[in-house]
Amino acid sequence: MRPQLSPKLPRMSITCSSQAKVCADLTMKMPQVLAKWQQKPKEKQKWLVLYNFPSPDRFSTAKAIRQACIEHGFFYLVNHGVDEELVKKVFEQSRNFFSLPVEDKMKLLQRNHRGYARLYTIKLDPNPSTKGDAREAFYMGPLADGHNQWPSEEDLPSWRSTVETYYQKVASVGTKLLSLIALSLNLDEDLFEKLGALNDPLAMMGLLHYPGDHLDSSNEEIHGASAHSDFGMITLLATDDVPGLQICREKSEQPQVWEDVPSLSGAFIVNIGDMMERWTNCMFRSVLHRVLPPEQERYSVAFFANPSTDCIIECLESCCSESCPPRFPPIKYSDFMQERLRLLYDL
Ligand SMILES: O=C(O)CCC(=O)C(=O)O
Ligand SMILES: [Fe+2]
Repeated sequence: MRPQLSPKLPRMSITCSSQAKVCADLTMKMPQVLAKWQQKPKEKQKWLVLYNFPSPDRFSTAKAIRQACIEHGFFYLVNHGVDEELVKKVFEQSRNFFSLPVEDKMKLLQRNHRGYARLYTIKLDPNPSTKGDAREAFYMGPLADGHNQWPSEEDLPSWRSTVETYYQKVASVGTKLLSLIALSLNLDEDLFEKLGALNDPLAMMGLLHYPGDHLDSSNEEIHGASAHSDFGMITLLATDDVPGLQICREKSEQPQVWEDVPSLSGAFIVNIGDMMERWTNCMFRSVLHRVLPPEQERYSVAFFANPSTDCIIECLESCCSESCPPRFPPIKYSDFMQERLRLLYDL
């Protein structure tokens, strides 16, 4: 039997104020970033910018995260501790990789979902009417499991070490964030360790390149990344400030309304994935998002903090009650993941 991917029950209504606010007491910590942010039109400031991370006041940070995850499923993380230089180097290395002759990239063609994915060969939207996504990608996973593929040191010196260091640093930010998410659910900070999600996590990272110059000869709708939700716990995304990312808060509403997610220099854009949505019984939202085909070339790096493959995802006790029963049956992450991966490549 196929795993059940979407809830059968109607969407639970969530009581919360409709507008998340940018944290009010914007201290001196990130003056330039925040000053720039405040120049944006008011409607673009409604997301949470988590600037005090990690913070001595974990409970107020957790409260802010809770509100953002309920209302938007997306927030920005600044002061995340991943060195700006390292982020710059990863983007440089990403550009170096995608600039290689296609024959060289093809030597690293995906095996086991690791390595190079050519333009149009993945489609994030399982809807049969959409075309493959206009982006190329390089995917890697856990550093020690032996499945990753790497360009040669000769072709791209220091490539592997830069990308691996970045993976490790972002993974550790993700783990810290998960303990705050656990707190935000009124549960123990080590909740996700206790649930086995972090025993052997299948965290994946994608270096993504949207060429920006593809020609649409057919009249088909083409996306850089077609509409999808991420299937893990949380995603930490770094972008190069070229716009294109959009979210749709209500996937079932027609016509769908898409809002831009403006870039915030130096910040990770964090979003909730399907596993977190299931754990929280849809209280935290795994929001539909997409990337428009950019007019100009665009690079991003997405870190998908996924649980261990044998982790069973089951509604958390603080997220259900007699009047609000679990909306999904328990599911093993590997079963869920296999089905979603099958749909990604089913062109
Ligand atoms: O490139 C981006 O901005 C978003 C990518 C994304 O959503 C994904 O790969 O899951
Ligand atoms: Fe995504």
